Amino acid sequence: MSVNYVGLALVLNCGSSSVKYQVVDTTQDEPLASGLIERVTHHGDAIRAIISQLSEPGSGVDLERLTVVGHRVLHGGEEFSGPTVVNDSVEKHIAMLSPLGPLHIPANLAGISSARAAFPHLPHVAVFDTAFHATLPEAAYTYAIDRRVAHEHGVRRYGFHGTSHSYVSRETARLMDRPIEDVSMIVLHLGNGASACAIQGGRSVDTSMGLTPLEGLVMGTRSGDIDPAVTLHLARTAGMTIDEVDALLNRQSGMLGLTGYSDMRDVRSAADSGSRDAQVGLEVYCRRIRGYVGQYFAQLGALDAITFTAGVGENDDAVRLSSLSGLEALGIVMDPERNSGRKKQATLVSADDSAVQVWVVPTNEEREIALQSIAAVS
Ligand SMILES: Nc1ncnc2c1ncn2[C@@H]1O[C@H](COP(=O)(O)OP(=O)(O)O)[C@@H](O)[C@H]1O
Ligand SMILES: CC(=O)OP(=O)(O)O
Ligand SMILES: [Mg+2]
Repeated sequence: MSVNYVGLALVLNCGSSSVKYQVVDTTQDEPLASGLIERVTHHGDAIRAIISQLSEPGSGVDLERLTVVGHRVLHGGEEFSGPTVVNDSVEKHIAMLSPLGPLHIPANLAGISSARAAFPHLPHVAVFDTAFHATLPEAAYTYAIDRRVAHEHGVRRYGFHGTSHSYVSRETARLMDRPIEDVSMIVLHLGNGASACAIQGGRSVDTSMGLTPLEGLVMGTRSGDIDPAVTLHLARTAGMTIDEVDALLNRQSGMLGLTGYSDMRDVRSAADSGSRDAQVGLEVYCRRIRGYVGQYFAQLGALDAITFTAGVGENDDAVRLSSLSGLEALGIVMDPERNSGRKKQATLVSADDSAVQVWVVPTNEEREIALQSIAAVS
């Protein structure tokens, strides 16, 4: 996406319990305003609070100058594969995708409708987490289940965190001073949710999240990959309902289930104080990442870069080091000194003799949503 478009965007990232926002002027590197409202119960209230904050004199923002409102939307299904200007019919289509994102989509929609009510004269653009993965080859998005059932119910891999993978991959190529068309890389987005993405020439060719953001890496509260028969076993032998299994895998698993903590800072300090559960939890977490790196290296056939991003990827040096340990035979050699510490800025963390460059690049989903929203209405 070109950054040549000029405009002023309010970006809303409405999660299940939080609203993140930024006001982005594309001519400036830093947002004019940004913030996070946590423990949100009514998204309408949160958005009205944000607007009244931004309306205060001295907020640094002139709301009259806004050109667009950009919204993060979790799932675009097969319907939406690019940034989409919202109207009533688009809202309805997004609502129909709610079963694929019961935590995220109702929140996304509440944000869209309150913001449309507050700014009825502005265009609103939905930017989908799934859109960047519209380029997945058929063999990468197809699950090996009965074709008719899959087709009838839209069962396929979609992939998520697309705005992050898109932004971070472009930044990595720029930092390497190479045209993105020539670069093969793996982006590891390790936040609360976590996903890996194999990117060839700027296009997503494989990713670890699937029909929903449950598959793949170990996350804060989500299991990632398990034998699908675990769900059947729990239903049949433990008598758990579908909703109970859903809550178990989405909210009570991952690092929380393994260690009692979903936040990596807490897991880390528990491990440092000798908790065996926390130590094993970290091994499970890093081993899964290492496995995806090997798998995507094999699928790509060549690898120029690996990039860590998001809360854990940017801040936890031990996770970075341990995830890529033992991969020297693949040409992946970390430099422990470069890697050490939290990274607020893009940093090369591999050794000079590493065939594969390893980077930490802070993600900026809100800026990417702003750029895509402005481009969509320009
Ligand atoms: N200093 C740190 N060390 C280790 N992990 C951290 C640190 N700071 C943040 N994190 C991790 O980052 C996670 C949040 O990542 P983030 O990308 O903000 O996620 P999300 O956007 O999904 O809320 C937290 O749950 C925490 O585990
Ligand atoms: C898609 C997804 O998992 O999003 P988040 O990391 O914000 O939970
Ligand atoms: Mg996130």
